[in-house]
Amino acid sequence: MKDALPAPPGASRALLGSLLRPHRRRVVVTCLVLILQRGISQVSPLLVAYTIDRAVPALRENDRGPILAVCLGYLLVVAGSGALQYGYVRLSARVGQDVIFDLLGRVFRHSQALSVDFHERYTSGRLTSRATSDVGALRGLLTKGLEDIVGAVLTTVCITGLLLYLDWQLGLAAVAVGGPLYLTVRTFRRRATRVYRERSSAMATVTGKFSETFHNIRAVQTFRLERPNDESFRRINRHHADLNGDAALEMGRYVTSSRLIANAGIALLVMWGAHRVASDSLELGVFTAAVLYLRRLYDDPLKLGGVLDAYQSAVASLEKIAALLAQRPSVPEPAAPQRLPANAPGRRGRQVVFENVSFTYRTGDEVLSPFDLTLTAGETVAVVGATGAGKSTLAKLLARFHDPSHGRVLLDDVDLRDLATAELRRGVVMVTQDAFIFSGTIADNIAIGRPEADRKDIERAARAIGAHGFISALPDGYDTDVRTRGTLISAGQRQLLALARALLADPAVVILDEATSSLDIPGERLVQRAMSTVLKGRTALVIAHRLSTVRIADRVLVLADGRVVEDGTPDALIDRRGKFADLHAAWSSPLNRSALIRSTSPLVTQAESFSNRP
Ligand SMILES: Nc1ncnc2c1ncn2[C@@H]1O[C@H](COP(=O)(O)OP(=O)(O)OP(=O)(O)O)[C@@H](O)[C@H]1O
Repeated sequence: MKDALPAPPGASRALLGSLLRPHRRRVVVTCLVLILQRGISQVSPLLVAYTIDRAVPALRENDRGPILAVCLGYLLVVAGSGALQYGYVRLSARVGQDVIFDLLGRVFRHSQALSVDFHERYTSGRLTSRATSDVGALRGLLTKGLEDIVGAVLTTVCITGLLLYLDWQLGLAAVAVGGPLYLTVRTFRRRATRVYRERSSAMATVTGKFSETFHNIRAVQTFRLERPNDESFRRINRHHADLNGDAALEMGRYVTSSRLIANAGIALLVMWGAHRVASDSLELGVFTAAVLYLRRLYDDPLKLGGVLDAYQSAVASLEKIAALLAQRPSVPEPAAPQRLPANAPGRRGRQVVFENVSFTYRTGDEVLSPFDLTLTAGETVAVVGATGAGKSTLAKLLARFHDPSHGRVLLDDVDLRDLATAELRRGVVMVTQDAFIFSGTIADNIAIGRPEADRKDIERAARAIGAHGFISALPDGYDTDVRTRGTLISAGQRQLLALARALLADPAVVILDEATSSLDIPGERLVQRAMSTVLKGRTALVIAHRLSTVRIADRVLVLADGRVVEDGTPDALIDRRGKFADLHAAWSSPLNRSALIRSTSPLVTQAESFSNRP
């Protein structure tokens, strides 16, 4: 699976800049400490040269001064370089830590703010991969990689300068060997970028497969998907392993060729230097120091290859994170939000109008053809229709998870696009099939509906919904941590909690995507009663999957192929003998079912599943 998000040009550089900018002072200090540390640690070969060319001859003259100066100098170099190294590690760790903290926070906040439309395309596994392996690659670069890269550049500049100072001919020859070495590093970088980018995408696919499988482990085991899953994971894993192999091969080629160039260069320079020492045109000490410097000079670019591994991974990761952060919500916050008019006393619901609305998903055909629809304040409207008819899409437009492709959705005459998200979410609450339970206590889970609610409000909502009984029976009542009991809360109880949450939120409009999973009869009755409590007086759009739900609706809409084909009270629609009448007949009489199953009505599948419910 390719990471398809496009990144605007320069996005990763801009992201890195924005991450480092708040810490620029500390970044500058850290760089200065690194420069000093690298500078000081280059002094020791000079001390060796001084020892050979000055201190040893002085000792022969019984002059101990120069050798004592060398010892003192050496101690100072060791102590200074050690202290600076410690300072650098501390400083860079702090900056790295703060940058990663900032980046992770941004990824989380940004992803949360992106519209449902984005999350329907971009799986949670891919998001997890951004937050774990990609942020991890960046952490690796910030903690160790930058030191090696910046250090290598500093060392190269510093040593080349010193070699030119000690003996300009040797210095120039050293630079000449650096040319082919530089070309090797460049070639490696270019090829490695491609391999590392592919490897990073392959890793994201591995993470995605893990997340998808274990998120849906019940379905995997129910449908015995273990074997096909093993098979597809083996392919994904193989691809990732192959790319790892390619990356190692690139690295191997690089290390071999660069070492060959460096060592051949050193050998030539040593031979030439030795001839010059023999002919007295180069001092022995200077020659020794030059050889020591040459080793260091070529060692760092060689190490750089290893660091480039981390660097390439980090660049590929940064690109992906930048592309994610460059995504904009497809349902943007209005620039000048409008307020909803104050509700008349005693009126709980609000009028909803779909005005010439049509809708097409980014990639597909028209899912909802142009239609007008008005839900009067306080009305409960049940939506039925065959699978894929567009019921959930209609609900998502009302919750403003998507904006219509054409037309407007109005809440008490205010276009949903003009409502601030906070006001929209206060006014319109969607209770989904999954009845999500978040980590925290039962009370926390209900309070999500209105975070400022106190315990009394929470209990009142739970009692009204009929959830108080089962909650009180839990070991810690409302303070029971659902994470520890998570799966022990039944499907019906989860739905009751979700309804209590919605009741506490007290919205004007409720959208209910009724769970399709069957409950036992007492469970279903409890949920039905709870639903009636939540819907009472509010404007409600209910995607109905049960006969009992349609019975409590004031009006029924029948959707077929993205069109409202029937609209009226349940009784009026039964009299009309259309699709709803067929559906109702199938619900009511098991004998009619077999006749209906033979018919071609797309609603029959749904009727079939309804009539099978307890
Ligand atoms: N995010 C999406 N991107 C592209 N197409 C989508 C998306 N969501 C739904 N669709 C398509 O839109 C059509 C209507 O889907 P929708 O979920 O609204 O139907 P539904 O009536 O709610 O079905 P069900 O009863 O099965 O939930 C379907 O053809 C579906 O494939």
